[in-house]
Amino acid sequence: MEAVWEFFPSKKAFESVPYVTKNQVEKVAEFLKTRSRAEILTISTLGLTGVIGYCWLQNKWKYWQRKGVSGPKPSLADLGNTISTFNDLGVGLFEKYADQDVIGIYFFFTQPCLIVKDPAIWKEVAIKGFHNFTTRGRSEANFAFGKMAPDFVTLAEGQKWKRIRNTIVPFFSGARLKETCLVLQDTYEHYENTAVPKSAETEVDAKAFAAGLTLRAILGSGLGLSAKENEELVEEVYRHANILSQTSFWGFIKTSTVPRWIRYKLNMTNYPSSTDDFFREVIAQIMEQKSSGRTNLVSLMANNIIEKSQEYTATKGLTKDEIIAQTLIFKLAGQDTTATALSFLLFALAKTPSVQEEIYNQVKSADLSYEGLKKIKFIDACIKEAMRFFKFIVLLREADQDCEVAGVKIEKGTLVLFLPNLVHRSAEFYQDPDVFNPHRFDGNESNTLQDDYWFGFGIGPRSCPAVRWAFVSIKIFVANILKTYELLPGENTPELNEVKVRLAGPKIETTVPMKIRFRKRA
Ligand code: HEM
Repeated sequence: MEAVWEFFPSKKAFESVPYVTKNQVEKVAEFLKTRSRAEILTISTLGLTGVIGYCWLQNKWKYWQRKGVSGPKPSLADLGNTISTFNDLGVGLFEKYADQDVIGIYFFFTQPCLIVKDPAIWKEVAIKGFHNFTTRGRSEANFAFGKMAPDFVTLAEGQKWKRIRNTIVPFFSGARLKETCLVLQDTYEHYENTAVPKSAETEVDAKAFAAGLTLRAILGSGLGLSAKENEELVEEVYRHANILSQTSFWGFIKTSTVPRWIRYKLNMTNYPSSTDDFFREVIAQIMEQKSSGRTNLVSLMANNIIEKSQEYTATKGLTKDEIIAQTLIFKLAGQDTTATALSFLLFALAKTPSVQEEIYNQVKSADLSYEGLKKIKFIDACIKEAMRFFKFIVLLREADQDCEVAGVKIEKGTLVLFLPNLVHRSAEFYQDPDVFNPHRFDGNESNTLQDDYWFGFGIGPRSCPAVRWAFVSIKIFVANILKTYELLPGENTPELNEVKVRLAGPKIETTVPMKIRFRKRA
């Protein structure tokens, strides 16, 4: 029994630890009595490490308190404040800290993150202050995807980021989009045949419908794969592409806690290696074909291949690994976002017949080519309004050096977060913010990256490079659907204001399904 107390200053001191009862002390003593010296040493070391870790964590979690910035209490279960903040995209925080300009939270356990509310401050950070905030963050969470993550344009930095971005941006230019429209039109026609129910009574989940359509659109315009021509391959790509977004929470935690160099050395990914192999092979085959066939992002990139040794010196072009990475980014950054925006719009249209009729009147005898669609500005306004009304955008930057944001001095490595939903649904910036009214964007329909109070695609040098592709594809799909069908709500379709968004891993989900029906026009 005495050996037990060698490791504590005194039995009395142990008993005086708050919440420890005498009975518990006796139990611990009894347990330790039966252990060897080596075992007791191990247990004590673990205990001591736990205490030091606890003190370290508590000190880290005092960062905002030391700066006089209030915020919610972090916890291990919440990964700091990560899960609770992203679950409702800050809605709860905005209510609780309504009278504050900034809120201090901890991202991915301990990384300090300052939430700013003022859109003007966000502009300062993302545009004028770009030299201080060149990335969206360098936390391990960003790199959990696998060893190709540093090649993603979304995560690349400095000269390498500029080169990748400069190389892919022309793909989203007007000239390219003209050709892309043909691919998108084909994609829609094929999808309509298989996915639109024959009966007007059948209810369809708007998100599932939009997800299938946008995935095929991305495969068509990104990889040049057409379901019409090669259904089997497209189905296989479709299956693997879905696997990419099915990261489990624990899989993600596991990968982000193993040191990065070990993961990358062993080529550990948070999706199956068979999917990794599959994409490498398919993309390599498409690269071989280069410019033959339909215009697509992979062949455009394949015409600009550079050697690995030029990675940090070239101003244009991509290495083979970077091409594979950008192809996956097209799916990862583009599919769920486009599907979400499209599904919100389809749902909103099913609930607002007057807006639907207005679009129908403009598309019923219109030319739906790239040029023709350009003239139908009302659909742009509807897309903007759907993206304003339903909140799902998160904008993040990491400080490259010590600086000041909203009067708060922050250190290098601190994150700054802006949740546009606060502005998008605020009466301060939008009249009747809870009403779905696309006409509020009349005359300002095409202003997507420089609007003062609309942030659907971000702003500044890191804003979405594919905004025009997203608009054109949603426009083509909506125009085609409404030309042929009337959209109707289902029996239990919720009201517009009842639909809330939550982030489920990399996927955007709604709290209630948005059921819609398609009735063929006479
Ligand atoms: C409606 C559909 C889409 C929405 C709402 C959307 C939204 C966004 C947002 C909010 C950002 C962050 C901007 C910022 O941090 O300031 C972003 C970045 C990005 N998006 Fe999109 N996006 C969409 C479609 C696409 C598509 C189809 C692609 C295909 C390539 C894409 C590729 C990217 C990339 C690569 C970035 C990072 C750019 C960089 O870091 O330089 N997005 N997007």
